[in-house]
Amino acid sequence: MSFRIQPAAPARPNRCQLFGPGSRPALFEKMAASAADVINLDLEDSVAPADKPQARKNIIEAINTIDWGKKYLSVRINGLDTPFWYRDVVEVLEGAGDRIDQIMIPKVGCAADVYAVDALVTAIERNMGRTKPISLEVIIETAAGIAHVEEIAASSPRLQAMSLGAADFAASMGMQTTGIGGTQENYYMYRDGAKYWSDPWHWAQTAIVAACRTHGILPVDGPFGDFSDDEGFRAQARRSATLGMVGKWAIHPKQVALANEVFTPSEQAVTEAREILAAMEEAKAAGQGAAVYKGRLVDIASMRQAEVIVRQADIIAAS
Ligand SMILES: CC(C)(COP(=O)(O)OP(=O)(O)OC[C@H]1O[C@@H](n2cnc3c(N)ncnc32)[C@H](O)[C@@H]1OP(=O)(O)O)[C@@H](O)C(=O)NCCC(=O)NCCSC(=O)C[C@H](O)C(=O)O
Ligand SMILES: [Mg+2]
Repeated sequence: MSFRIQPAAPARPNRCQLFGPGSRPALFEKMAASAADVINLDLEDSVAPADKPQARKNIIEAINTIDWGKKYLSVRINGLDTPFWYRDVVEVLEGAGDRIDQIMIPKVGCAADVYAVDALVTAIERNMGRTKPISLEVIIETAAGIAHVEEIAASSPRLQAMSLGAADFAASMGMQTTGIGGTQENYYMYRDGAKYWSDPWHWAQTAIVAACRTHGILPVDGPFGDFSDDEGFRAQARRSATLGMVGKWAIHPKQVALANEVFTPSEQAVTEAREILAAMEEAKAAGQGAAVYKGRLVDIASMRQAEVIVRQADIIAAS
């Protein structure tokens, strides 16, 4: 037990991050009209190298002209191993005015990667006289990223969120699959003639959640590639939510409602959580540290569990 109090993650809804390529401006109005909490305008892997300069222009124009409502507006830059990233940061931040909220950095491998972007962002902010600080989100999607996940989570006060990028992660780890998230056909236990599928993403997700929770950052599950498979998406998202992640990417608009459904605590869960808190207040008033709720033990730790659900519901209700 540490004497340090675990910092709270930013109090903003992050149930769904909808992605769209910067090279497909026809999608931007539709993204703005969606029910996603976060919009990720992409300059990285969904944009061909020759299209990057035009994609930057498209994104700047869209940020300045479209009504994004209350959406958290993020731009994914190119990785630090490319010649594109610094122009992404400079052009977008100098051109996009105050409406942009966040820069997302892909393929982060160590704390110094975040430091480099932070330094550039800071210089631009000062030069522009910008008063609203830009936040950062990183994607953990390489072997180095997961190996250094804790130092990355601690790397910058600008850091608000961290996502798992299943596709690049699988590639970097040398995983024998082309599936993006979800059940992998060959990852199973075998007993008495039956296969039992397991979850190859589980350990990376828990490492990300632990690093994020230690440093007050939002842990987010990344893409689920098969957008025809609603139940597969739901199953992946429910596992992520159960592990402590707050949301998931949508790479197609039909995934937005699914993510919102899973990462919004159900009415029943919120009612139960409030009842547990009430039962414990009664117990405390009677000088007891434990109580029975619906035939099961609840104690002070149950209050903390219940508070997680109530806080999530309150953040969503306030948004
Ligand atoms: C996946 C897509 C290429 C599919 O596009 P499309 O063929 O146009 O889809 P549909 O015809 O089914 O579209 C139906 C309607 O929805 C609109 N649409 C499509 N995509 C979006 C979107 N992203 N946001 C809003 N609206 C969208 C279409 O215009 C249709 O509208 P209408 O005609 O009015 O009915 C495409 O969805 C797409 O490009 N998705 C995003 C891809 C992307 O950004 N990828 C990067 C993130 S994932 C990644 O990088 C991997 C990660 O880093 C890792 O390593 O794991
Ligand atoms: Mg990736």
